[in-house]
Amino acid sequence: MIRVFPDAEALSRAAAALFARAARRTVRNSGRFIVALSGGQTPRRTYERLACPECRDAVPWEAVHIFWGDERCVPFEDPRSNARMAHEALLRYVPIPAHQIHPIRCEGDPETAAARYEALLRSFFVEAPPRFDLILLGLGEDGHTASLFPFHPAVTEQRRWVAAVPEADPPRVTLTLPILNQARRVVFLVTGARKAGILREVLQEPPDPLRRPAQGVRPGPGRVLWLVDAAAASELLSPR
Ligand SMILES: O=C(O)[C@H](O)[C@@H](O)[C@H](O)[C@H](O)COP(=O)(O)O
Repeated sequence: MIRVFPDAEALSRAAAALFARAARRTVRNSGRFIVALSGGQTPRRTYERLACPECRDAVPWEAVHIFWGDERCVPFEDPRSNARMAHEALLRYVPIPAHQIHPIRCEGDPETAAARYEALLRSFFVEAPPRFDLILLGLGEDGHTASLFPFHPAVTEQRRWVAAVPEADPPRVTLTLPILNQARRVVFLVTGARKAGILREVLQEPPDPLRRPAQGVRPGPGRVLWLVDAAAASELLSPR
């Protein structure tokens, strides 16, 4: 499912509204909403929209549990930190209990950090493998998503839920495809002309997850939604 928006602002508003609807519905049904946030810059505006004074009450924050799809192994104060970006754009403005925010702490060794985050997931989730209610993802120009990079062993990891990517600069920790594909719903947020080429490849070339890891995100029918702006969609071949 692909929805094209005129620009990034319209996309961010729709993404925030989708998050709020999903949160309300899920909390009504199960009493909590477990989400993994995307890093990178694209989701910032969506997070800011969720935090805006007239918007923040749309989400039952007291029942929301926040995880991340990946993290750069830098201190929280580092502008590259995904946890810092979410805190600045959203989390410091909403009444979510601090113990329900679970950043991936990996200032040191990514392998240790990956094992520690996996242990956290195992202690938090009743079912194995864990099923997030919603996972937000971005798309890199090389086809990566979360920190699953082309031709990296983490892409084909089937046993571990969290993997280390020590070769990245900075090193990273990422959820693996088996976990991403367990999610009840995955929403990709993609904006900008820079992503037009890779978006066409990911959506319209035959699946090759090792070459384009975003193509490995296939949780099942109707569970992946692509929110893209017109610039990113500009190379999509319209259905004949
Ligand atoms: O930690 C990260 O970098 C993200 O998880 C990564 O997968 C990101 O979503 C893409 O690289 C797109 O990044 P932009 O949104 O900044 O283009």
